Amino acid sequence: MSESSESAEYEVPDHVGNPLVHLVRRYARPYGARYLVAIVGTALAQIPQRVPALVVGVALDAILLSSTPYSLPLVPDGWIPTTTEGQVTFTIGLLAGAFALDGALTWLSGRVAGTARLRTLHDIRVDTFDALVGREMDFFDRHQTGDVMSVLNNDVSNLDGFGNNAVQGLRFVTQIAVAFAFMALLHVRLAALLLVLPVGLGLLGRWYTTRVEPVYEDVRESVGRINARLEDSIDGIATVKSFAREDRERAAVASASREYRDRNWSVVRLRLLFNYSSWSVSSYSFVGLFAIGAYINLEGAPPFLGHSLTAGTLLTFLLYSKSFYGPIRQLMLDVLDSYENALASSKRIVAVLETDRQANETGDDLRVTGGRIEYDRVDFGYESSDEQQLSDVSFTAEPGSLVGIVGPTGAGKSTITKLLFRFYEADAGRVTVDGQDVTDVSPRSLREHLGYVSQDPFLFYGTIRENIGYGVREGDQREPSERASGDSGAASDDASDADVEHAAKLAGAHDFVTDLDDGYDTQVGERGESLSGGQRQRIAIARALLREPEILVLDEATSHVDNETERQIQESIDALAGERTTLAIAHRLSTVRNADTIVVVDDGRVVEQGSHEELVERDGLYADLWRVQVGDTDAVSETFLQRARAEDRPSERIESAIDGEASR
Ligand SMILES: Nc1ncnc2c1ncn2[C@@H]1O[C@H](COP(=O)(O)OP(=O)(O)OP(=O)(O)O)[C@@H](O)[C@H]1O
Repeated sequence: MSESSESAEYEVPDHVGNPLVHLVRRYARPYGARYLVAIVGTALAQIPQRVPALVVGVALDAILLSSTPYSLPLVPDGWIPTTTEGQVTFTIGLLAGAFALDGALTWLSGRVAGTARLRTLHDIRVDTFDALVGREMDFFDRHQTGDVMSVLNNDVSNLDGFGNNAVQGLRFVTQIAVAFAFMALLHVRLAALLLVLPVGLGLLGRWYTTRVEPVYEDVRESVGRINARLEDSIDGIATVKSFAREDRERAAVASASREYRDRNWSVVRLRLLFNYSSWSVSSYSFVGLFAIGAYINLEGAPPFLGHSLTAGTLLTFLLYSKSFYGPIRQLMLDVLDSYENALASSKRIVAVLETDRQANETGDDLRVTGGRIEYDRVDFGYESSDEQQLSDVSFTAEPGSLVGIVGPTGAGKSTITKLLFRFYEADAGRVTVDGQDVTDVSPRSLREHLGYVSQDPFLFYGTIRENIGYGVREGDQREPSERASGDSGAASDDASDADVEHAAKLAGAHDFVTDLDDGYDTQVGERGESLSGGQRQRIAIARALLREPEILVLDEATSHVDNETERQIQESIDALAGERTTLAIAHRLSTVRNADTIVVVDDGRVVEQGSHEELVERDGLYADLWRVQVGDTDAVSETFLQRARAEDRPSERIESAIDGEASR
């Protein structure tokens, strides 16, 4: 995958504007009431939080220094006791009451904000997954799994981090506002003088964010790359080990990790610089405030600062300044930092959410009457490839017939079947099922009628029963009540045990499954590694048969099985073929020898078609392929041999044909 295609893929559409705001609007709105309670609760909690510093200052002046009468802003003097004991009790009551109220409001808003945040993220994660699986196959051709996974994991987690910090940020903003209001009540001019500092810190913060934003985007990109790298190495672990290339993988992971480290280091350096400068501003301003306050207290205020300052008020100012500068710095550092990080992540999430996805539901429902498949002058080229993979492909599979598709490696056989599933759409020509163009029907209804077994079948982590049951059509799923009282405790969520076993028998899987200790409840590894290739293939065939598709596509479904199993599967397929149209891609020509029609594909074109006998008689490419497979290498044509010589790695049999030709 090229760098440019990767970044282009995560581009935010123009109409979106700020992607983070877009996500908040779309996903936080349903929980608006909760967020409102959280915001109001957090804001209100700041009032009792600021009370202790104010009360302590007043009590210091009035009770301990006896320098001024006990008087609190906004509290009528009539409420304040006149005796010293009464004032001490009043002070204790105010402090305890303020802490209790603060605790209750903070707990309430934290709880409400927490549930709202988690629900919002859950919705984003599920929708992003939904959008990802709905993407065209092209998207998955261009992206590595690890990179795609990092959108779901890291990017959504970054939003979570920001959600957390946003609540903190709100707390900081109200904390600063309330501290200011209280300071203004005590000494408005000194409070105004202190405003210079948040403005300075704000400018510093702005500088920081403009610097750090592009670096965060780089970091996000390298997270995607490192995930893709790790996924690749672990996924291909058997290949890594069999080639003893652990060192190469280590080097590749180390290189991706180094890139991540270096880019992250740029963030750390910027953070440190900002942290240190903002810390200096706030710390030295604390010293400055003490100096100014002490001067006013001792010498009296200069005219521009208005009235003087008591020791208690200076103490209150110093305590507030701590709850004032600290949050400003943290607001700039943590909140803006996580904002920048979340902004970079939200770009990728929104790009996934907002770009066109294949609409599974739109289009007519496919109505299968017999299962006649027709390819009519189909041209096709993959988006990521400069070449055309199929040219003028035409053939017909009559209802209930078995059509074999054969041809050299890379000829375009699998590509032909992918167009039937509408994984990709033809550039020209039509693929129809019972006269309906596959591009006119909804992909979901199309695929409901198709069964597919790939060359390398994927088994999901779970039991054999679950893996076979996965094939059930959506409308045929058992009712939840049936599942709860399921015939066996480990029954598949999707299909009845009887259906699973029936499909397994048809696929020739039942015998080996019942020989396993846990039978149908045997767990298969993440990629079904605990089973042999042939066993996996038979489970995949059972899965495809379970949905009783009207059309079955077998992409070299018998490539991993031994002759005896192939014969068994062959019998099932032959038996089933009368009921359903089957397209079978085969390298082993014996598999499709009995097919009604064999379509021979070469370099993206249909070069021959007919029955086995007709094609052998015709003495073209199929006849040569057949001769090579049955070991009749002497009879292989000169054209075929010339072509095989030009290939990089002809098969052993073709080599022997070439050798035979040399000695002739
Ligand atoms: N997703 C893709 N993107 C780009 N090119 C592709 C893609 N899939 C296949 N191709 C190319 O299309 C051509 C046909 O591939 P296809 O898999 O259809 O061949 P095949 O006949 O099924 O081969 P084989 O017998 O080896 O499975 C090949 O040149 C292949 O490299």
